[in-house]
Amino acid sequence: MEKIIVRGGNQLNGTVSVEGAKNAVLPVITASILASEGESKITDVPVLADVYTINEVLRNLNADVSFENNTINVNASNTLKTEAPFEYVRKMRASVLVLGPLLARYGHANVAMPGGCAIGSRPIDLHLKGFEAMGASVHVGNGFVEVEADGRLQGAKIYLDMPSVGATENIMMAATLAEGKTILENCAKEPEIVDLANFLNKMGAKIVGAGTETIKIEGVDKLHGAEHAIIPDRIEAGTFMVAAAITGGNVLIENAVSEHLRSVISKLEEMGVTVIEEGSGLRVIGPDRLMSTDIKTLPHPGFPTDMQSQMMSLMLNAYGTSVITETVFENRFMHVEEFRRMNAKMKIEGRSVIIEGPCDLQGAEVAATDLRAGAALILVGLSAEGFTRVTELKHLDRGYVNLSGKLAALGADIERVDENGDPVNPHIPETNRDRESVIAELS
Ligand SMILES: CC(=O)N[C@H]1[C@@H](OP(=O)(O)OP(=O)(O)OC[C@H]2O[C@@H](n3ccc(=O)[nH]c3=O)[C@H](O)[C@@H]2O)O[C@H](CO)[C@@H](O)[C@@H]1O
Ligand SMILES: C=C(OP(=O)(O)O)C(=O)O
Repeated sequence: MEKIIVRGGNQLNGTVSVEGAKNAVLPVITASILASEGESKITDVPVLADVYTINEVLRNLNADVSFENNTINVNASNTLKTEAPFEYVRKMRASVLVLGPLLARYGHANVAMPGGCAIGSRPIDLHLKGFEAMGASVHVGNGFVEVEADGRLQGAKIYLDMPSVGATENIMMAATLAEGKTILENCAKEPEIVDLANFLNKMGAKIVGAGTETIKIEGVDKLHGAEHAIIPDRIEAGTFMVAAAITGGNVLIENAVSEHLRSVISKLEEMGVTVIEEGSGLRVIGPDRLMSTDIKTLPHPGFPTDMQSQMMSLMLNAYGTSVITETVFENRFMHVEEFRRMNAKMKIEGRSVIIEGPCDLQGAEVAATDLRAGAALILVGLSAEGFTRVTELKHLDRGYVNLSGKLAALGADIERVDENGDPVNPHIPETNRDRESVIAELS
């Protein structure tokens, strides 16, 4: 099993480039199977374990998928199967995003229930309620959810009880091929929703309002393949912003979109960090002394839950008491125990964590409990005394391309090694390194 070894103390300086967004590319790939004719070309695709997984899901459904040079081509004009087995959904919850496209195109989908994960229970009831409102019947049993429509889905007025990202995406995709108009209210406003709507519109869909509370979708008879470049990953950008800040460094983060990062920038500035728009990115300069602050995670444009653990790393280094309140997922504090192994002083009270900083952080052997926790532990390692060894990198590889290599290029003392202690190539996720597609990509 591989691990990342970090020795804290180095200041980060230089330029780093952000990849395409994981949370945008996954729904865009699933949307491509709505096209009954033509091929889709998706560019700026990050080389992540989750991307390989979703590609496998599509191939298993009988779509033709190739992945080379950060570009995915999908041809879904074959007749597709309508079942996605547990082995994929278990690896990655976003596999449930094939439900909407398959239901819309074939009137049927049968997908393994995703179940919970390390950050919470994560039900899909809102996705299913939306499909039901469009005339589908839903059957849950034997670990699968089966949705079926008698003929075409019908446009409907749907109010989401909470602005779920996945439910907004699944229902929006289903509505593109429904008969009539769908009005989706209280929907998620994340930049990734806008990216998906832009791709769907290029495929021939008629969607307006993505990025606002109400999305209107006029159903069309069919969709075709389209070309689309994925937006930059705001969470990867935010992670590098914290890396610069935590080391008192000066880093230009290319492709970071300030509009997508308002809440993160605002909190960093409160902590004394300087953030400057420069060219097509953001320059982040860490202060001599970080100040404490409070954060509450919320749906976009509120503070993103996917940046919560990384900000916690920064707060451990800040002077004063900081409070983080997690309102999106009920159990996203698994990393706290690992931070404590590094001498972090913090306590959990209900849905909040109280941090007394600055802590005298010390390197230790720690395990990533989810993907952002993996990044956060590396960030703490950058500011701790001595060596930190981070294991369970399968989580990290779901969402970060070569994080250790990129940090090393900025001056961090960090390397990724195999079980013998030999350095490994971190450009490709560990679980995908021996795949034929990867070998082709490297040759
Ligand atoms: C692949 C992807 O894009 N993942 C992101 C997506 O996950 P995901 O789409 O799963 O997140 P949601 O926005 O759906 O979940 C937010 C909250 O709503 C609840 N909920 C959701 C659906 C539902 O039917 N019923 C229900 O109760 C969830 O349990 C959670 O408490 O948005 C999350 C919130 O920004 C991010 O952390 C994830 O990185
Ligand atoms: C929670 C995350 O992703 P997912 O929804 O794919 O588990 C994340 O990206 O931090």
